[in-house]
Amino acid sequence: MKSALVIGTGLIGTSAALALASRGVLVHLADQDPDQARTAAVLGAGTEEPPEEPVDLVIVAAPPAHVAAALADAMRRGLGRGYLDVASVKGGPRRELEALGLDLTAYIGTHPMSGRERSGPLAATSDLFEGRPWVLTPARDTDTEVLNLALELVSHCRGVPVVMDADAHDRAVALVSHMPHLVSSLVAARLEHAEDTAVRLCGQGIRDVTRIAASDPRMWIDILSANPGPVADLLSEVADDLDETVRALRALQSPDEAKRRKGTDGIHEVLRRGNAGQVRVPGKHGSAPRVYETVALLIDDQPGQLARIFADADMAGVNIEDVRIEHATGQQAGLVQLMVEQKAAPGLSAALRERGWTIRQ
Ligand SMILES: NC(=O)c1ccc[n+]([C@@H]2O[C@H](COP(=O)([O-])OP(=O)(O)OC[C@H]3O[C@@H](n4cnc5c(N)ncnc54)[C@H](O)[C@@H]3O)[C@@H](O)[C@H]2O)c1
Ligand SMILES: O=C(O)C(=O)C[C@]1(C(=O)O)C=C[C@@H](O)C=C1
Repeated sequence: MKSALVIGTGLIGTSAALALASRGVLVHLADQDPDQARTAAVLGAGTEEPPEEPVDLVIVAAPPAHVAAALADAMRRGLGRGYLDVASVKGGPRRELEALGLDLTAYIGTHPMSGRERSGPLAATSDLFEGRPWVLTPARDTDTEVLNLALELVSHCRGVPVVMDADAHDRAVALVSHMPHLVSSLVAARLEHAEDTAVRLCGQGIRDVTRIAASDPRMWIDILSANPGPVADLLSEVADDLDETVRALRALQSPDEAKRRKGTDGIHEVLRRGNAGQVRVPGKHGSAPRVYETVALLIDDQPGQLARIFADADMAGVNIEDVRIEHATGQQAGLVQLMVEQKAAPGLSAALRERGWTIRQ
């Protein structure tokens, strides 16, 4: 990638621009608020000058409600070879673009699973995405070239690409991002009218639980409005757990010893389940990279090949953790390397071979 245009130079757009600029990519910066683009340029993220010719990749990093319109405008003006967005929800923006009747072969929806509770270019850092998952949601008709440009962006930002279906992504982030955000806000909300004498005692525990409650409500209204069903379902499960926890605590106040024992068991179960969930949270920034097995297959460079591979892997029940594509020079062929969990590799090779793919040993 030689050139890029970042539309929306806030926290995420400027962080990506800083990473690209530091790797020699010519980055053009645009924002509906020119002050934001100017600030990003001053920080060394690129130039405010508009591109004179189509850039390799247009990156839309505006709030979710503005993504489809910004992409549609950029596509109609032919500003790039490839287009992507980084919005925290993926199903809605794609459906909005489809409804506009645009050719989406040059578009891929993406989402870096990294951010901060602060907005704007001044909160940006070039290493924001290092070691963090960056979800790519190619569709059946996504051009291989565009997927490659997205992978190049993730690689320049030192993120870890994860390929997913857009709606599966939205259900997953409801669990690991959107519902936790609301729970954090609800915990922090208890402090709004609390006594100063209590608030003064805040230690690290509540700081950890409430950090993200400082985020911009306008952005989160956009995010939650685009994913309300899955978030409501999860929050309703949390509400049921809260009811049970309250019942267990009330039982602990009982003079009856048997009831108190039941209360202790109830609380123990809540804490045990918490431990069990917490150990499943993957190592964050800087954790050791996981070792994956590679399944390599040859493809001819036809539209839709990658989407079919992802669909076949999905049918085989295998999660693709990373993907790399090598093009054979001068030939309409390429080598796709799928990185998967070690134990899943033999089954995936067999399933893909059965579906007619040529597996390279
Ligand atoms: N904040 C996070 O933690 C995080 C993490 C991953 C992805 N995201 C996604 O990244 C996107 C940007 O989020 P952010 O945190 O950088 O927000 P931000 O508020 O820091 O920046 C958004 C920028 O977009 C600009 N903008 C708004 N509408 C625009 C339009 N129509 N055209 C051009 N520019 C426009 C704003 O002026 C602002 O500068 C959102 O879609 C968000 O869902 C956010
Ligand atoms: O670390 C934070 O501040 C974040 O909340 C980042 C976070 C997340 O929930 O993990 C928030 C929203 C984005 O869509 C992606 C990442």
